[in-house]
Amino acid sequence: MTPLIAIRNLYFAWPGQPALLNIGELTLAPGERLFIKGPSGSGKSTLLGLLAGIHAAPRGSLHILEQDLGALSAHKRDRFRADHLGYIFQQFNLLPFLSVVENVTAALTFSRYKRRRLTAPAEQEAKRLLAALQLPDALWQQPVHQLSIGQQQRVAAARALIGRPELVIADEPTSALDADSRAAFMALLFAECDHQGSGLVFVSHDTGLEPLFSRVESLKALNGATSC
Ligand SMILES: Nc1ncnc2c1ncn2[C@@H]1O[C@H](COP(=O)(O)OP(=O)(O)OP(=O)(O)O)[C@@H](O)[C@H]1O
Repeated sequence: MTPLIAIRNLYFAWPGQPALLNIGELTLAPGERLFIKGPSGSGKSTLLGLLAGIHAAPRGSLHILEQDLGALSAHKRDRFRADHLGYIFQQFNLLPFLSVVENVTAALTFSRYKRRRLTAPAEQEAKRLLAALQLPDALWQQPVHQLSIGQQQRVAAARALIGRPELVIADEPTSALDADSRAAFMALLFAECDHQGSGLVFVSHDTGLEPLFSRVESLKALNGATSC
């Protein structure tokens, strides 16, 4: 089976800084969910940025769906990300004055591939996701800045999921939530990833979330375990 993610001997350092990532091997199967843990500053967000093609590694290989990201220009990596990934940012990065539905459908603007994968009109699919993530329909046309943090987080998840990306990346998306909201959000996110067949790479400091994942990797253990 074609792996969703295949990393081999991946090395990365920020300019003027010592090696940050040196990952011998990491693979993820389609639809699989992975929790990545590691102390602050260990490079978790940097690794997510490499997976998303936001930056490129000078050595080693990183394939997503058999595409070697190292072989793509920055522009082509942007296209690849728009087509195949959904990203839930820690601060959500929503467009504050657009409505909830417009924020979700905005993820389709730069991807004909995602638009083609829709099985319903874009707005209808956005509403299906928002309902699945239990965002009350009275909020769907509201500007997103009027929503609570927990509600904004659901909008950010719906935006990441629309168009059925093969990979969803989440960078500490639950850090602003209380324990009950966190558990509810995780259950909804998992259910929707399963429904769509999206794999999930989830980074968090919150070790309480670890038992929810069948696969947990410590960045510290991954780092330095270079394979031949
Ligand atoms: N754009 C950048 N330019 C230069 N250095 C950076 C940049 N982004 C991150 N770094 C450095 O890389 C190191 C790892 O940062 P990163 O954000 O990947 O860690 P992290 O494990 O996600 O941390 P945290 O859990 O605190 O979010 C830090 O020393 C940071 O200063």
